[in-house]
Amino acid sequence: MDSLLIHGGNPLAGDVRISGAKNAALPILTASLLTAEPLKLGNVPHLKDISTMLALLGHMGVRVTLDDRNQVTLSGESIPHKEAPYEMVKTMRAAILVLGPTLARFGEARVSLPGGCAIGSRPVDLHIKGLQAMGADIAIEHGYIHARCKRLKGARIMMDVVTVTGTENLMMAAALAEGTTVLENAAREPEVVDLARCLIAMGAKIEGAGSDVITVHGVDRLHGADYSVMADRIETGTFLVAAAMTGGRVRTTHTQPDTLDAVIAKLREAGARVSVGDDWIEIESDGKLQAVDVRTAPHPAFPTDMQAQFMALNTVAEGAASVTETIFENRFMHVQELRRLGANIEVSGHTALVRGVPRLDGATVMATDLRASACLVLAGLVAAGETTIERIYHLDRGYERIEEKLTQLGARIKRVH
Ligand SMILES: CC(=O)N[C@H]1[C@@H](OP(=O)(O)OP(=O)(O)OC[C@H]2O[C@@H](n3ccc(=O)[nH]c3=O)[C@H](O)[C@@H]2O)O[C@H](CO)[C@@H](O)[C@@H]1O
Ligand SMILES: C=C(OP(=O)(O)O)C(=O)O
Repeated sequence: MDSLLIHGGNPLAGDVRISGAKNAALPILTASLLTAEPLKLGNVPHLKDISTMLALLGHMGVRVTLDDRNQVTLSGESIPHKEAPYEMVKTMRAAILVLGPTLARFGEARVSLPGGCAIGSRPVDLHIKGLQAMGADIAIEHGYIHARCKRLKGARIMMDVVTVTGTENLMMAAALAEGTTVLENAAREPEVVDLARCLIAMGAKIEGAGSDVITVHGVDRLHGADYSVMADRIETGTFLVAAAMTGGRVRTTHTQPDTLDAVIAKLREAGARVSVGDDWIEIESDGKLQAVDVRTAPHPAFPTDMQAQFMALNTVAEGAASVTETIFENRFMHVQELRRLGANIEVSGHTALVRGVPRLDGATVMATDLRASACLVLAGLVAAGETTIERIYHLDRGYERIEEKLTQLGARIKRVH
């Protein structure tokens, strides 16, 4: 198993090119199941989750080709296996996203129930209830969701919790349903908007994506399209925090600043200077930061996928701050690892009180999930001496060539096999 070895203390400086967004690319890849025509996608990041999704789509029957311009073409002319097996779902929960499109186009789909994971129990009841409201007959058998229908029918669906992949699954299903579907309390995340844009390019009739009411007028068929995936706002935010903590000056390029308002506001509150252009964000810091309170909530509020990184920032900032996680019940797995580096953190329920310490000291720590891994990398970049991060396969699910990008910015980091 690979580990990362980091020698802390170098300020980061330079430009870093941000990759396509994992959480936009994953649903957009599954949109290929909605049409018999080729879907051509650009800016798809090279990540473990993306190869798992391509393997799943390939297993179902989608033909996947990669051209010399790094464009992925998916052709879902025939889909002989309308099933997402447990072996694939267990390594990547986003596999649930094949349910809506497969059912809507073929009238049948079988998807393994995702289990609990490190950050919480993560049920999919709202995906199931929404499809049932559209007329699907759903049985849970032998750990699988088995869904059948004649043709899905438009419905008014009120989701009592804001769910990102739930909104995406139902939006894709509704695109091929008969009649109009209204999704209320829909997720407003930029990745939902990106998926809607791709579906619209494929001929779907969708209004309101980006607001909490999405209206989908179903069509009989969708066609192929050429689409470029949005930039990864969480990767962008992670590099901005890295620059702020190490006292550097970094410009993230090929990114979308308007998707990062809450994160930029918190970085400014912490004392970093942030300037923004059309597709870049530059940050400059002397490394002397103020601790900032953070409370996660659905977009446009502060994203849960940046919580661990700001926890790392607070560990070395001046003063004390609270970090409250409201989305996932168990997303503080990084706390005990940060403590191993000398952080002062007390957890009470969903809130962690972080008191800044003058310095962290390198140690061996273990990555437990994707963003917890990113937070340990950030801590390692400022810790005195050497930090070894074990089980970094979590990091490879969501960060493209992270050690290469950090090395280019001046970090001392290497992967050990
Ligand atoms: C691939 C992808 O895009 N992953 C993102 C997506 O995950 P994902 O879409 O899985 O997360 P959700 O938005 O669904 O989860 C939000 C909350 O809703 C609850 N819930 C969800 C579905 C459901 O049927 N019932 C239910 O109760 C969850 O337990 C959680 O408490 O959004 C999360 C919240 O921004 C991010 O952290 C993940 O990075
Ligand atoms: C939790 C995340 O991803 P997933 O929903 O794919 O587990 C994430 O991207 O931080």
